[in-house]
Amino acid sequence: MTTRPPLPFTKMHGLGNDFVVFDATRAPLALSEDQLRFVGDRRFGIGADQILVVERPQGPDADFRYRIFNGATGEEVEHCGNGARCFMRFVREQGLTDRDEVRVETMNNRIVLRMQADGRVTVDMNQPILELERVPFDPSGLQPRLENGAELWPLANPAAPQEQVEVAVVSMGNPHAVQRVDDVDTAPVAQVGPWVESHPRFPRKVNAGFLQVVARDRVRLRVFERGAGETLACGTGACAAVVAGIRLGWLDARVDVETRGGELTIEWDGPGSSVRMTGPAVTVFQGEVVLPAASC
Ligand SMILES: N[C@@H](CCC[C@H](N)C(=O)O)C(=O)O
Repeated sequence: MTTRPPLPFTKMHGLGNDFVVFDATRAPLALSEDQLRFVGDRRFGIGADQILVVERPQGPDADFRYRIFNGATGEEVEHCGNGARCFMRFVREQGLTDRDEVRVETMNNRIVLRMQADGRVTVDMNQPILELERVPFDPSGLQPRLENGAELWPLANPAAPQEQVEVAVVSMGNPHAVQRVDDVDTAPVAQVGPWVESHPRFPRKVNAGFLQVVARDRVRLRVFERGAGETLACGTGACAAVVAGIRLGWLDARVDVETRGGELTIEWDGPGSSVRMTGPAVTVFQGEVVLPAASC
């Protein structure tokens, strides 16, 4: 029988959106989807909404590369806002850098992270992507309703077409569909989230956001995440919701976002500018895990 060596990991969270983080800067780490799902499993594994793998960069203009996998499915995804802040705390606590500003390659972009004096992390999340084919979203045959010149798209539940919602469509590198609700506490997140997530008009699925506007500078948000279900907070979801709310004329350029796990600040000066996200990142514990053998 072969014994596999234990693998060190760090458990972290950003507003209760939790992560297992592996350091692959010293030795390469290739985990199978089964192994990633095991790590993400809250009963049979460690438990995490997402798994983050920190690597050396591939190109010259970055300090690191980081990869993100949804814990429930093991699928690799493009972006994770809360994960980015945890990544910043991780590389500093592990002694991988002492810089206050770090440039990071993600699957489809490059982001810049800054450690603030108060311990929070600000992430330059790049410009939102609003071209529908790049989200990707298929609007063929649909008639959007315009508010403040921005589109709200009707979306019907394929299994019960009389059930309809209206969504703003935004990509932060990963896809988001944001709907406005009167009260996030009573919003049908568990019922509507799953069919929006898998709606055929989103060929790569979508994160489903439920946005309550409290004031022009304050919102409440819940997100049913693609490949994870509802999480206590979603950083890219917060960015997408604020971008949507600004475009639709509901919000100002700086907005505090209340999630079930805590608060984030999102800033966006409009088309052509980057979205900035500021919030906490927490290390919970460190440990070692023996992974099940990768199936061939
Ligand atoms: N929790 C994240 C988003 C993680 C990825 C998402 N589930 C997806 O599939 O796009 C965040 O804080 O942004």
